[in-house]
Amino acid sequence: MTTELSEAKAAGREEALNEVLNVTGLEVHYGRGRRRRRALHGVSLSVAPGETVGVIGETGSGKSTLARAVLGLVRPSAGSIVVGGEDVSTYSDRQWRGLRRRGVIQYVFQDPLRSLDPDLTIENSLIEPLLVQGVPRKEAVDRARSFLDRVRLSGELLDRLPGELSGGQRQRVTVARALVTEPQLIVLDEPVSALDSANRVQVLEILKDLRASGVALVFISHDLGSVAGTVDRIAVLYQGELVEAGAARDVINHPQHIYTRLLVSSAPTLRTDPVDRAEREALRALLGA
Ligand SMILES: Nc1ncnc2c1ncn2[C@@H]1O[C@H](COP(=O)(O)OP(=O)(O)OP(=O)(O)O)[C@@H](O)[C@H]1O
Repeated sequence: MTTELSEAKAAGREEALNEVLNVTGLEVHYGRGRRRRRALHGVSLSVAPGETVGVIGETGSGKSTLARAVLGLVRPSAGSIVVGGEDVSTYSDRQWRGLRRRGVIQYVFQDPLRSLDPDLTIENSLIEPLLVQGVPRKEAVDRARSFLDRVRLSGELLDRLPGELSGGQRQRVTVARALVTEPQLIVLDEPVSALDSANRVQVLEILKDLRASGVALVFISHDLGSVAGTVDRIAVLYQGELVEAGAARDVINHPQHIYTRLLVSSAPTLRTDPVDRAEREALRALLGA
């Protein structure tokens, strides 16, 4: 390798280590032998500290696979993943558990009942990740209260079980739980899709507030409209490949890929001009969809 090339590689690596998340050339396959199917191909994505990135794509485009790979829940077949400056590409299950325990990266899934233990009170759910880290109980409870406040919930809910909260309250608890360890990055996979519109607006407002707190967010959604006002950058996944990425304003106002143009034209709240059905049909025809 020439000195120049190795210097360039070293500089790229240095940059990757300063990012909260750096995914390069990610490939993920499911199944074996004849059943082996590719879910992600050559996906590269980086997230800077405090940045909010929306990953948009239709059903089956590979959004959850990307989230699972970044959280160590599915193993890539090629490519690299750097989380909080650590190259985790070849981490064992044990190393991943250690990383998660340290709370560097947290997650919020679509269904809060999947993330919260139904038998633990909200207080115990919120303090559990802190107790694991050795934080004294009294301090953990104080922190739990303050994070509940951050998601605009009353401390009175601490004694309740998840089943005794509304869906919107439960999702806000999972956001508070993701925040208590003060992670560098939170991956949110369709965090508002299961909520009614009033709760959706509230959770989106809370996510917007988080931008000011310095935590980086990867906000995964099939709905460009709900992500658009909340993120700095947008990345578009189509059939397992990242087809477009850029500043949210640029992607919405000047979409380059046909699929992105279709997404924008299908989100009437983002359009300043009247939505043209014929245009959408022409774009679908171009995509072969
Ligand atoms: N455990 C699995 N085994 C085999 N194939 C899978 C598995 N999980 C996902 N897939 C396939 O991988 C592809 C990407 O799926 P993925 O769940 O990442 O998509 P998605 O964009 O999150 O979709 P949705 O919005 O419906 O959740 C799909 O073709 C899906 O059928």
